[in-house]
Amino acid sequence: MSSLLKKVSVDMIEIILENAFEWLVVVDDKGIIIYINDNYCRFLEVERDKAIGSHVTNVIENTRMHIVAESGKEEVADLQYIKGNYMIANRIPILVDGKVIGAFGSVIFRDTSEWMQMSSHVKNMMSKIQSYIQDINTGVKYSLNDIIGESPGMNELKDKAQMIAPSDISILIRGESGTGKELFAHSIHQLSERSGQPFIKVNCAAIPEQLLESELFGYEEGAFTGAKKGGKKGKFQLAHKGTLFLDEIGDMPLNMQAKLLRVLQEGEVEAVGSTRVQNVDVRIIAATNRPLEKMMEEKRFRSDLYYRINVIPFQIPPLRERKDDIETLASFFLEKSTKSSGKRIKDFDQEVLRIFLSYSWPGNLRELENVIHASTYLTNGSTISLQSLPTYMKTGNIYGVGSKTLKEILEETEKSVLTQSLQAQPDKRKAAKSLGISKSSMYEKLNKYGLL
Ligand SMILES: Nc1ncnc2c1ncn2[C@@H]1O[C@H](COP(=O)(O)OP(=O)(O)OP(=O)(O)O)[C@@H](O)[C@H]1O
Repeated sequence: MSSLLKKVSVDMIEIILENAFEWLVVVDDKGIIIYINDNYCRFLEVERDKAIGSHVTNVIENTRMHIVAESGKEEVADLQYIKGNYMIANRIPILVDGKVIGAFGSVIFRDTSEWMQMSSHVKNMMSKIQSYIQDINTGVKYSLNDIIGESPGMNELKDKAQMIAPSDISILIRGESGTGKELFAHSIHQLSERSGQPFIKVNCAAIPEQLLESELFGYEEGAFTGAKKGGKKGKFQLAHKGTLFLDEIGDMPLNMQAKLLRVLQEGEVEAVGSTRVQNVDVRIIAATNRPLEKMMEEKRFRSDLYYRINVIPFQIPPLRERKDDIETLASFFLEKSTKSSGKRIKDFDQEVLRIFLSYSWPGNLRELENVIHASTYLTNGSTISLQSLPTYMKTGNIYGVGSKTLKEILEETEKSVLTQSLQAQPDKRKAAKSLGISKSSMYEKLNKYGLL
């Protein structure tokens, strides 16, 4: 070590020490300062000439440098309170021939907030990098484990996904909006031999018709006004050896359907403005909630494309047809939402679960997730109650035929209306007036339902 330093002049060492990011101090075995850098002196508001030669305890608040110079035991990342700030200090003994001859200390982060900032900055960067690495590598975000639901229909679909994943067969996933079509597409890719290769999604409904071709097949430099320098790869080229997920394929314009079919049949793509063909090896998973059969009759969807992509049909049932899953899904979304909102809500009131079971869920799981998420923000208690549900869910037909007598339904409705009215207007006289009933009738009903 010393032989190495011989090549470095004293002037250079001084420049390094004076410009180091850390604040530095060196003491001898008695705790007398023999070196301290100028930045540290400025912070401590001491003159360097006076500091050098003084005992370290007279210059630096709460220091333990003299203790380390005596004990020979290093102290790393210790919190030290100096001039109104907690700082992070390292104290290292200096040993020569096994004997402690002093110690040197450094303050790395001048206050804990600087350290916290740097630490959270690093953590933040790491999590971003991780998600980019995942996206760049495969683009896959979900696996079968993320698909919640143990109803017979869902278990059957999960088994089917496992069976068909290893092959290269095209799959057409059908189901209403929000049923989890994309989740299954990711999972099938993740279970396939192509899982290490890209998973590329194209939303056929979201891309304007005139851009869809270049989006799918790419373009050459100068192919059209506004084309990027160097051209651009298409989704097919990006998905080479992997999976291309054609979401909302029922919304693809007819002329594009013809071009897509040609690529699928020939395994070759031609970028816009190019005369060169490129081979592509891509597995297709398509999804739609459109009635393709009816669209074929109306000549809005090509039947040859339909038969090419619909090799294995995969139909996800709407939420109202898998009621067995609703409670599990609701708990899952509640946990997810409480985690992100920081609220401590543990459960749902029974009447809320009853509404969940009888509601028709036109928006399926996406709607269930959104309703629960909004409810967690509207709830102050420890359970999600009726009040936090959107009105449209409470006013619909929530009673299955035959489950209750008309009298029971009317009474439940009356009780719920009275409870809500009193919450909005605690003055019973005014509440009675707004409901169009007399004060005595109001009291009679409140008494009947135990609301007094
Ligand atoms: N079985 C499930 N378990 C957990 N979350 C689910 C499940 N199914 C769907 N979701 C969630 O519901 C939302 C909608 O799912 P997804 O986007 O896969 O539906 P989709 O059928 O592709 O909808 P769209 O047709 O509108 O594109 C997502 O937030 C997804 O995470």
